[in-house]
Amino acid sequence: MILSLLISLALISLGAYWYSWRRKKMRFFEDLGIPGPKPDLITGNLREYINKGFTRCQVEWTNKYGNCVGYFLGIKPILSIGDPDILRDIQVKEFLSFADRPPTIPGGQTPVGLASDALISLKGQSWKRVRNILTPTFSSSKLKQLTQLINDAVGILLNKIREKASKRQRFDIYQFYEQITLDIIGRAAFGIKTNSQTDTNDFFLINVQQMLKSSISKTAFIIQLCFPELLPFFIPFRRLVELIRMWRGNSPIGQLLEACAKVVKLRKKSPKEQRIDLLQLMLDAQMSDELETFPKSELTSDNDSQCFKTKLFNENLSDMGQHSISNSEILANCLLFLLAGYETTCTTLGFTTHFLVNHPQVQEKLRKEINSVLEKEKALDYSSISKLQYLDQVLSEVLRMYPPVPAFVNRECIRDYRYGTLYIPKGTTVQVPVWALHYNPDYWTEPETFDPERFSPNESQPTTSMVYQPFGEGPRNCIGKRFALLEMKIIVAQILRYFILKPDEKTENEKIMMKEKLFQIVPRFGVIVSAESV
Ligand code: HEM
Repeated sequence: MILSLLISLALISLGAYWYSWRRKKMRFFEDLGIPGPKPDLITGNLREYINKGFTRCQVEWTNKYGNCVGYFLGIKPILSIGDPDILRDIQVKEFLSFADRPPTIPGGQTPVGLASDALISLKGQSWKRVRNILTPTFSSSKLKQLTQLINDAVGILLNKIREKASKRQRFDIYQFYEQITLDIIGRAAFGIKTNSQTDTNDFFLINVQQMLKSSISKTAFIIQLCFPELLPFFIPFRRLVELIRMWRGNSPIGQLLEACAKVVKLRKKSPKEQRIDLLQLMLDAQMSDELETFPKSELTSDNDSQCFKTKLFNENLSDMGQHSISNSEILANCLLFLLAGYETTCTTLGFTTHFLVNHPQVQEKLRKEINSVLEKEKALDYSSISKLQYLDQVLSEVLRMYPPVPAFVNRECIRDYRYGTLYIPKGTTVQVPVWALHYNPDYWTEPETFDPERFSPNESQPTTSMVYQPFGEGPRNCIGKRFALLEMKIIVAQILRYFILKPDEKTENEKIMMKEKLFQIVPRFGVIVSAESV
């Protein structure tokens, strides 16, 4: 009797403690005077976030609460900032206070050591060192060398479309894009001659698909967000499962890493048999200290990064110490390039095609531009592609309307920060509401309308680049941006050079059905089209 009374008392006190601790956590934004939707004690605002979708929440919450909104994913507070001036401060000028990215999935993105070595999750000095080593691999001169690799893969894609055109068959071009982007990034990042486009049993294709499928489930994600207390149990469990799968030889990550490690070994053994791909560029960087000869001005890409460039490099280049990249960092970043560069690129190509079939006049104008450039240049290489101004406008507009990762531009505040009356304590996750920015009528005329002309050099652009962030902004922006744009431009230009793409009933409307995944978007039902030879 006494024992059960004692147990009940203990449980009640534990419950009361948990309740007051939880309430305190949920008052985080209230205490800071930051408005936002009312969180519930267990899920925060996660239910609305999932039910409505993060793109709708971004827009609705910004409209309702203003440019600074505090909301909770489970117990995790997220501060969404849509004010371009504050964003410039956070992402560029005061970058050193926001240099890190919070883990996308609580407890890390990928198990077994990868998370700690991949650029996306590296922090502080380690991030700077690896970013500085990897950045030159995406310089103009290096990208030029990758053009042939991309064009080789495009040849196969054109043959597949030609076959469909000759049989007058409708087809899901999104599937073709999935295969070609996988082939390109596989060859470019892993140095493996993949056959994803022609062989559905291709080793690479199967392992990548399995890896993407076996990434964390939505339920596990929700539980971890709502009850981070369980993370100490979750993380070792996830790692153990992955280790067992690796040991038994049925871990897709393990298989891919093993294949990549073999290529690294081979290339080191016979340096004369070098190929031109991202892996080789990383190996070269490992061999020679390229950093010292690389112009500092090229290390960050955007104009707004100017202040940062001077500050960061003056402050930190000297204390970086080690410039080299380790073998495990090379492997981790090969895998990361694959994950970061595959779905983003094929999604953008899918949405681009959707707009092209629904706007035949845009498609025709593009074709004319491509043909006129080809009359002078003969081939679609790095130099001719850079002359396709209208193609650049079309892709920019697609990326405005459908930025593939609109919930991924996040920063962790690593030292207390103030901007006017706004105070952000150390440890807070700050999110750029990319979707809300891209559809904000204060910055874009008729934001719901597809209009590539808004990116024409003659048009007045929004006064700041901070309101356009498909690739993020500042020094921690997307490192693969130029590679992705080059790849997508070559693919679109080559297709339109030879084919007229037409819509199917399913594709024939302005609004494409889109599916939201953890933090990215994809076309829900693919992109069904038919093709006619020009
Ligand atoms: C259309 C294609 C792509 C889009 C829309 C895209 C978008 C993004 C975005 C929004 C970020 C976060 C930026 C920020 O926080 O400011 C990012 C980061 C990153 N992306 Fe991309 N990406 C694309 C293609 C690629 C490709 C092809 C690669 C590699 C070959 C790549 C590699 C990376 C890496 C490594 C990071 C992390 C950078 C860091 O933390 O320093 N991405 N990307």
